[in-house]
Amino acid sequence: MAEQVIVCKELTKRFGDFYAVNNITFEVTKGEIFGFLGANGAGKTTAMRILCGLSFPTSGTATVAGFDVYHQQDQIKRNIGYMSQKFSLYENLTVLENIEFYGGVYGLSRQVIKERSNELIRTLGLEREAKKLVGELPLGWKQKLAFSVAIFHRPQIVFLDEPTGGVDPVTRRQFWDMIYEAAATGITVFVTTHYMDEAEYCNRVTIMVDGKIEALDAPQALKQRFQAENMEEVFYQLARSAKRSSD
Ligand SMILES: Nc1ncnc2c1ncn2[C@@H]1O[C@H](COP(=O)(O)OP(=O)(O)OP(=O)(O)O)[C@@H](O)[C@H]1O
Repeated sequence: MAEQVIVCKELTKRFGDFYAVNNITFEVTKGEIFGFLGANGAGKTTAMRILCGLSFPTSGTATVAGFDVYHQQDQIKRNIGYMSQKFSLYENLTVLENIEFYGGVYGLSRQVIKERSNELIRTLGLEREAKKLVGELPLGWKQKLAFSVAIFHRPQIVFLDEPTGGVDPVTRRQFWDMIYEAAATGITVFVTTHYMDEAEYCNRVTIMVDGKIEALDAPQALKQRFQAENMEEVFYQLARSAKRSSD
């Protein structure tokens, strides 16, 4: 049977009497690319913070890489990678320094850091930029580097929070090639995005509306069920009834 690396049952997060995440249940399989979609305010970030061991749920259960979100937050953090549009690399450190810094944070030995950083710089074709400040790189390159750094310690799962915001479709496509490569090595990818072309690239997609999961399936199956030509239409059909918005 396929190994489930995220198991979430009736997970709920309440702020006062407001249900930011309302009773969500799902499982993610090892090596899967799992898209986590929803309009602004749907509860994606809140749920993701719980799964990353950064916040406690109000009720329900969840395990990530086999560790419990209530009692094993430290173990969760050691077994995952995380990348967001907002927090990723240090702009005033060089490419190499960033890689070395994160390798150290994740407890890799100097020898391993050295070997893997040389390999990474070669794979990314960043030999000439290795000693440049990250702040000088184009956004698309920063994102690719941030992703590589997030999986540098070979985590079981990588969480990507709107990783490709602000770049063009071609650069996004290149970024997704890297996601596929990581997934092929067995890393599970949990990704939030606002781009519906990216939703099509996921193995399965869940769509949250006002704290609840309204749909969860492969993009093709969702398109069939909603008689939609693309994920944009599926998303629109589900999200148009949302009461929350991004105000
Ligand atoms: N600490 C908090 N206290 C009170 N309400 C909160 C808190 N954190 C989030 N919320 C509310 O919970 C809801 C869900 O927010 P969340 O950030 O999880 O949504 P999201 O789906 O990630 O949206 P976005 O795409 O805009 O990031 C929002 O209405 C938000 O205002």
